[in-house]
Amino acid sequence: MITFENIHKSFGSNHVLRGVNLTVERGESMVIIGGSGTGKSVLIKTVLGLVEPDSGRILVDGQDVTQVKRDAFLSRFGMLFQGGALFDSMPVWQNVAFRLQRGALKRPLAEAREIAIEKLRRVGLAPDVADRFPAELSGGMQKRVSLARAIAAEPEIIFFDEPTTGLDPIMSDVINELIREIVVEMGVTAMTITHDMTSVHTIADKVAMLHRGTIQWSGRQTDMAQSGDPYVEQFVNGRAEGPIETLR
Ligand SMILES: Nc1ncnc2c1ncn2[C@@H]1O[C@H](COP(=O)(O)OP(=O)(O)OP(=O)(O)O)[C@@H](O)[C@H]1O
Repeated sequence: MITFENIHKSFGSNHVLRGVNLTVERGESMVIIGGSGTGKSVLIKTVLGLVEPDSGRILVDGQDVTQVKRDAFLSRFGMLFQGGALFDSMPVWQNVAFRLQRGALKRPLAEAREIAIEKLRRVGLAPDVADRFPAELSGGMQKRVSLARAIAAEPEIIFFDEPTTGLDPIMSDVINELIREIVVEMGVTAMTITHDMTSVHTIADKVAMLHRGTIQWSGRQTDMAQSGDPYVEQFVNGRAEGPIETLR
């Protein structure tokens, strides 16, 4: 379980998070929606210790994230970064097995490669992809590789940061379905950031909308259409008119 307790974060005069309170239950898939620049990525980074909140607490299974042993703590997480973030100089299998080749999760080389090939298969990629380089693959294949990397070390918690950005609608759907299958199959706790409403519908058990630095609305995905919240309605329907200010 991940609990955010009254998280505040400013960058200079930019007060991004203004008292975020949110709980993500164990085994639950939580999707965070909200306009560009509302602090969705910053929120996820606070859990991993990549951004330090100015005030408030984050608990993972009741443990304050500032009090943990970093290496062991981080080994519990998988992460699919925005844009994939694969290392171009490494063959695909080494990208997938990146965390199995160093630190707390280090495995013998042959075993790391075997796990990488198994995870590539899980995301629908044939073993021959293992020895190719990321630049030789299509955007959809690169996303699959990033997904294989996120699950390679059998994490308990996975963060997906805009998993469908840059993909066509059909490939987006394939990736969304794959994420949902994997989340259910592995029983992981998942937090996903997205602008893509089809991702919300496929991936989310629960949805939280971040607006002006706080959680504007949160609830079951199935209740979102009847939220009665004008901000959620505007976002869901993609309307320019409504309470959310847009730059035109
Ligand atoms: N390290 C940093 N230093 C200064 N400002 C930052 C830093 N990280 C984030 N910000 C600012 O915090 C705000 C929120 O950024 P964040 O990336 O979390 O937005 P987001 O909601 O994920 O947006 P998007 O959907 O566009 O990715 C932005 O105004 C951004 O410029």
